[in-house]
Amino acid sequence: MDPLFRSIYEVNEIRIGTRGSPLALWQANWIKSLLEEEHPDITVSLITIKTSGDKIQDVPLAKVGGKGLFTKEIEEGLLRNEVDIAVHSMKDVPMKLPPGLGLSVITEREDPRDALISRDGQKLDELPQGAKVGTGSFRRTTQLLAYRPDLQIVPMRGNVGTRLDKMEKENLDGIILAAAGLKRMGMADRITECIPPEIMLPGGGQGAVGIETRKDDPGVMMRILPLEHEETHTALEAERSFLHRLEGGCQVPIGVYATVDGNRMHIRGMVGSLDGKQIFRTEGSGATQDAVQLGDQCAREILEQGAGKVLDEIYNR
Ligand SMILES: NCc1[nH]cc(CCC(=O)O)c1CC(=O)O
Repeated sequence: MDPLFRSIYEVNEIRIGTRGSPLALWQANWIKSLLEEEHPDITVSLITIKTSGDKIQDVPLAKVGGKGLFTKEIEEGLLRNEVDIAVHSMKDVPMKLPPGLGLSVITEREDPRDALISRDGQKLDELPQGAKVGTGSFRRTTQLLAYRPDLQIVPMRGNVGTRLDKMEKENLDGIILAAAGLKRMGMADRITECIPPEIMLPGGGQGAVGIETRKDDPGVMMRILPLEHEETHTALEAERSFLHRLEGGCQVPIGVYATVDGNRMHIRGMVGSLDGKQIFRTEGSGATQDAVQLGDQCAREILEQGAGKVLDEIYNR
């Protein structure tokens, strides 16, 4: 049977493509249970796919090029019809998708903030002078140093468990992780402080899970549609539009966070130098129907301030 252009009634099995990390599996299983609840008559299974981001573990992501590292192989599985949907952390999804694929559904956002886990329970303001904080993210480094120039940033990668181990072994005072991942994995009690967006703007899409499908597969799209969360989708349209203009993924010192209130929305953006000494900020409000234009307009505005020069220096290192 030709799998393409199936109707909803022809889709009785959904194969979910996912990474094998504990958080990715949690998210894929969460989508699986939501789909089973919506459609008790269909079979949903998980297919674990190793991405380049999972294979390259010890190199800082910024050095190997962040774009699509956690999504490429899963997208190839979609295009080869080996899986029916791909479940992603939206923060890791590049701005440009391969032809034939689309982000059909964005689910409701978890806490978008970054969280500090400190060894001795001290909040960001209470960490001792010169404290060592672990993070592999340029965005977090920039904003930490802009707020606390005395901190020593220690590069790190790996999943949540690995990072907690490193905090102990390398005697760090704290580490920064996405609150969403910790909350989803039942580790909210490890969070010392959720850092407010005024101090640390999250990465675009942080805390949201998205479902990518083949554009020629309307039957699958109809099956997953009940999982769509319109407000989150609108916020992410603006955030992704901001990043698209700045050509930024997860691995550059760019923060962006949009919120929706009825048919109005608000967006805040940040671009910084790696040492945190130069920081550019922008914000704007508009109608939700203009989400894409709003994100783009804020990006143009921040470029006019001079953010482009800082980004060029980082891209051309
Ligand atoms: N780049 C890794 C990544 N991608 C998504 C999350 C967390 C969950 C989320 O943002 O939805 C993480 C880990 C982290 O930032 O701590």
